[in-house]
Amino acid sequence: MRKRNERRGAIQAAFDRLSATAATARGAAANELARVRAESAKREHALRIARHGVTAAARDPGELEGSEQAEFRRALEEAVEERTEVFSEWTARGPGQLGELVAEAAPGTAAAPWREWLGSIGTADARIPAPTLWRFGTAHAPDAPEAAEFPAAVPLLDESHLRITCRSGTLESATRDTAESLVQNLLLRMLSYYEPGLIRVHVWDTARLTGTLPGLFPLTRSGLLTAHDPTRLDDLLEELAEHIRRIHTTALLGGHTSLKSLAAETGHRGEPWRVAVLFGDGEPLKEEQQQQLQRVARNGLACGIQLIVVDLPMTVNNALESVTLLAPDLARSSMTGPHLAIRPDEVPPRERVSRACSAISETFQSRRARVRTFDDLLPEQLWTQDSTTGLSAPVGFFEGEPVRISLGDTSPHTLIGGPSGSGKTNFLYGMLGSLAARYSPDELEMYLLDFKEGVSFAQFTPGNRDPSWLPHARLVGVNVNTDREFGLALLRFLATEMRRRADAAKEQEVTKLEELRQRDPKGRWPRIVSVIDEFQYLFAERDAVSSQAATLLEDVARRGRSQGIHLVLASQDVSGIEAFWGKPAIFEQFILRVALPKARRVLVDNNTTALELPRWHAVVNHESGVKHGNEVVRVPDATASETFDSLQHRLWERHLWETGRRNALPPRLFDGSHLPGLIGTSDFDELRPVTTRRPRVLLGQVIDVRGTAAALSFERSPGRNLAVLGSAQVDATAVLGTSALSLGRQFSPGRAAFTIATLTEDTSEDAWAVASTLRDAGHTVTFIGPGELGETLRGLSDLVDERSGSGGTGSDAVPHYLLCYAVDAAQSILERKEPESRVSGLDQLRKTLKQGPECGVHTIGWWRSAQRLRNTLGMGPTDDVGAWVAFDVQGQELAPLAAGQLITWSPRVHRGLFFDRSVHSHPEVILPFDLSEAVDGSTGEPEEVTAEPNNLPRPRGPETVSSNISGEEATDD
Ligand SMILES: Nc1ncnc2c1ncn2[C@@H]1O[C@H](COP(=O)(O)OP(=O)(O)OP(=O)(O)O)[C@@H](O)[C@H]1O
Repeated sequence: MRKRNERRGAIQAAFDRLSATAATARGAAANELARVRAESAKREHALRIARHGVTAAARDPGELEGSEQAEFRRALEEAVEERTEVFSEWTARGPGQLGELVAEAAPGTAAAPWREWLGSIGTADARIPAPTLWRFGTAHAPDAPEAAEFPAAVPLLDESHLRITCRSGTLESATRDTAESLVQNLLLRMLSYYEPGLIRVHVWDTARLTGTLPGLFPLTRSGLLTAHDPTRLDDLLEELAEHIRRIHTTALLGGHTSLKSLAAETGHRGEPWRVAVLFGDGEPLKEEQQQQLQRVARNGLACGIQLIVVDLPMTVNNALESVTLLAPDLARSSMTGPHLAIRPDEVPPRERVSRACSAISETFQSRRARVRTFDDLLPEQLWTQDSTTGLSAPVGFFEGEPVRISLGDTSPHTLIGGPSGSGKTNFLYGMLGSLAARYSPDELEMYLLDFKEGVSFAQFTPGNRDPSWLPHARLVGVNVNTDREFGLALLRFLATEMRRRADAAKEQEVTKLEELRQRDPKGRWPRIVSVIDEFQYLFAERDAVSSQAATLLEDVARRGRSQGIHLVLASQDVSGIEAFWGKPAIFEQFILRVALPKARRVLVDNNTTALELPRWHAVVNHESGVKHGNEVVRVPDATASETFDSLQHRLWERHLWETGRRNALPPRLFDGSHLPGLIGTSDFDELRPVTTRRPRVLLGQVIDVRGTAAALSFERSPGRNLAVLGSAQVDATAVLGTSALSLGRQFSPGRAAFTIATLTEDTSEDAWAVASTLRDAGHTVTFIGPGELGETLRGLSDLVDERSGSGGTGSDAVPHYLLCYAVDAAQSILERKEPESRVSGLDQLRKTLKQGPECGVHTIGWWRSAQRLRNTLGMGPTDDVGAWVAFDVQGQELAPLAAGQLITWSPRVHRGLFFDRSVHSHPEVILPFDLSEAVDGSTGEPEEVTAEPNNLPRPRGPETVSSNISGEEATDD
C-alpha cells in the first residue's frame, strides 16, 4: 500500500511538473504570439506609412488607419528616425552643394533672379564658353526631413535640347501657360546674357499664328525672333537643316566637330545660336516631319541649333533633357529625377519683358547698322592662327557680324566672278589681308598673278614710294596678259610643289599635308594660296597654252586639295571659258564661289541672288553655288588708303623684325611690261670664273616662277653656235650682249678671247658697250667692222685648221668667241672670193661654224631673218647652228630650223623663242635682258686697233672703226 501511495505520489509529482512546464510553455507561446502580433502590426503600419509617405504620415497621422495604436506610433517613430538617418548626408550637404554647382555653371543672368538683370543688355560674346546650366525653377526634396531648397537648372545651347511636357496636355490648361512662361524665362536669360544678335529665336506653334510668347514680340522687329506659320513647319525644319549643312561646309571646315570646339580652339565662333521653340499639341508630327526633326535634333547642337519642344513627342538618344509639368507650380525634371519637386521660376511682368526685348532689339539694330571697315576684318593679334587643317578668315559682314571664307579639304578652291568695276580686286584685297593678318608667312604663302592690264597686285611688292611688301607673297605677276606662259609657269610650279609635298608625305607614310605636318612638326609646310585674276586670259586662244593650262589646272585643282594648295581664280566673265566649264573635273573642285553684283555663271543657274545684290556686296557660297549655300555679305573697302596698305606695313615690319632685315626676301615680281635686268638676275650674278669646258651662255629670261635665265652650254662639239634671228634689233643685241657678258664672267682674264664684229652702223654702239665691258673685265677683245670681216674670218679659219691639225682639236686652247652683229648685212662682202684661192668669206664662215666648236671656236651671230641665216648656211643641213633665238619671226619660218616640227608662234614685242636642238623638244619663250646696268655706259670712240694677242690678224678697213680691246698696252703688229 505504501508502495502504491509512493508510486501515485511520484506520478502526481511528475504530472505537476508536466503541468507546470506546460503552463510555462503556454505562457511563453502567448507572449511570443503577442510580440509577433505587435511586430506584425508595426510592420503593417510601416508599410502603410511608407506607402503614404513618411512626411505626409508624420504631418497628418490621423489620415492613416490605426494611427491611434501604439504600434503605429512606434512604426512612425522608426520611419521618421530612419528617414532622418538616410537623409542626414543630403540634409547636411545636398542642397548647399547643388546651389553652389548651379551658381558656378550658370553665371549672371543664367541663374540670377530676373529683377537683377531684366532690361540690361548682354555683354558676353560667343568666344567665351557658354554657361553649362540655365535655371528654370526651385527644387526641393518633398520627402526630406528639412525642406531645404536649391535651384533647378537645365543645360541648353551647345549642350542639350529640352522637351517640356504638360501632364494634362490640354491647350488651355494652366500648366500650358506655365510651360510658355518657363520657355520665355529661359529665352530671356539667354537673350540677356549674350550680346544682342548671338541668340536667334524661331517660334512655331501648331495652334497659333501669333500670340505665343507675346512678351518677346518686340524681337521680331529686328529679326531676332521669327514666328513661323503653323502650316509651314516643313519650311522651318528645312531652314534649320540648311543651316546645319552650311555650317558643316563653312565654319566647321578644317576638322572641327562643333562650333563649340571651334570657338574653344580658335577664339571665334562665327555663327549665332539658333533656338527653335516648337509648341505642339501632344500629337506626334507627320512621319516625314518627325524624321526631319530627329535629324535636326541629332546634328543641330554641334551647329548651334537648339530645340525646345513643348508637348511634342520627340525621341533622341542623347542630349535631351526634359521637364514635366504636373501642375502650374509643380514640375519634375530629368536633371533632378522623379523624387524632387520643382516650382517654376516667377514670371516677370509682361511690360517689363516687352521693354527688355525692345531694348535688345534696338541695340541689335544699331549694331547691325554700324559701318564695318577693313580694320574690322582684322584680328586683335597678328599671326596667331595655325593652318594645319585649313584657312579661315572673315571677308565681309552680314548684319554687322563677320562672315568667313574657308579653304581646306572640304572647299579647296575658289572661283570669284563679277563684271568689271564690281569690286573683285577689292574683294581679293580684303580676303588676302584678312588671311595674311591671321596666318604668319610660315603658315601661308601666296602666289599672285594678275592678267588684267594694270598693276593691281604690284602693291604687294616693294615700290619706289613704299618699300614694304606683303611678307606672304612669294611671287607677284603683273601685266602678264600677253604672257600666258607665265600662267602656265605658275601652274607648273604648283604642280611640282604638290608632288614635292606628296613625296614628303609618302616618306612619312601619310597622304595629306595635314598628316605630314603632324608627323613633321618642325618642317615648314605652309598652305599656298594662288590667285589668278582674270584667269580667262589663260584660255584666250585655242592653242597649246590653253590645253596645257587646262591639264595643269585640272591636276592642281584635283590633287592640290590634300597638299594644302588652294587656287583662287577670279574673272569678269567666267561664262565663256570653255576649257573650264567643259571640264567638270576642274570646276567641281571650285566649291567656294564668290559672286559680286551682276556676276553670271559663278553660282548655279537657278541661283540668281547675285543679280540683285546691291553695290559692295557679295554672295559667298561654300556649296558650289547652290542656293542654300548663299551668304550675302557687305564687303568693306580694302583698297582705299590706310586700309590694306597700313596692314601691309605692319606685317612687313613685323616680318623684318622676326627674320632680320637681311633674311627677309621680297616676293619675286614678274612685270610683263618691263624687261628683267641682267644685273640682279641670280643666274648671271652667280657666274664665276671656273675651269670648265662647258661654259653657259645666258640669253634671256625664261618665263618661270624663279626667273631662271635661258642658257645653252658651249661644249666643244659640233653645232655649238648660236643664231639670233629677226629684225628686232634691240632684242637681238640684248641677247648677243648677254651671251658675251655671261661668257666673260666665266673666264679669268686671258682665258678666253672675243672677236666682236659689228656689221651695221646701228649696232656699233651696243657692240662697243659690250666690248668695253669685257675689256674692263680684263679680257682680250678684238672689235672689227665690215672692212675687217674677210681677214678676221680668214684668221679664224686658219685658227680652226691649226687647232684641228694639232690632233687634239686644241683641247687646251683658249676658247674663242666670235660675236657678229647683223651677219647678213655683210653678205656681199662674205660672198667675195679671194682672187687667188677662190675661197670666199662665206666659205670661211661656214667652215668656222662647222668645225669651230670642236676646237673651242664658237660663233654667236645675228641674222635679221631666218631666210638670211639659211643664205649664210647654204643648201645643206642647218645643224651647224644648234641653237637659235628668234624675235618677230613667224612660227612657220622657224620650222626648218627645228627639225621640221610645227611651231605655232606669233611674234610679240620683246618676246623671243629659244630652241636648242640638243635639249629642247619644243622652243620656249624668253625675254631679253635689260643690259643698261650690265654694260659700260661709255660709248666713246673705239680706240685704235693696235695689237692682237691671239694670233688674229689685226682688223683694218677704211670704212669702219676697228679696235683690239685687249686692255693691254697696244703695240703695232
Ligand atoms: N567694298 C567696296 N567699298 C567701297 N569701294 C569699293 C568697294 N569695292 C570696290 N570699290 C571701289 O570700286 C572700284 C572698282 O573696284 P575693283 O577694282 O575692285 O573692281 P574690279 O571688279 O576688280 O574691276 P576691274 O575688273 O575693272 O578692275 C574701285 O575704285 C574700288 O575702290
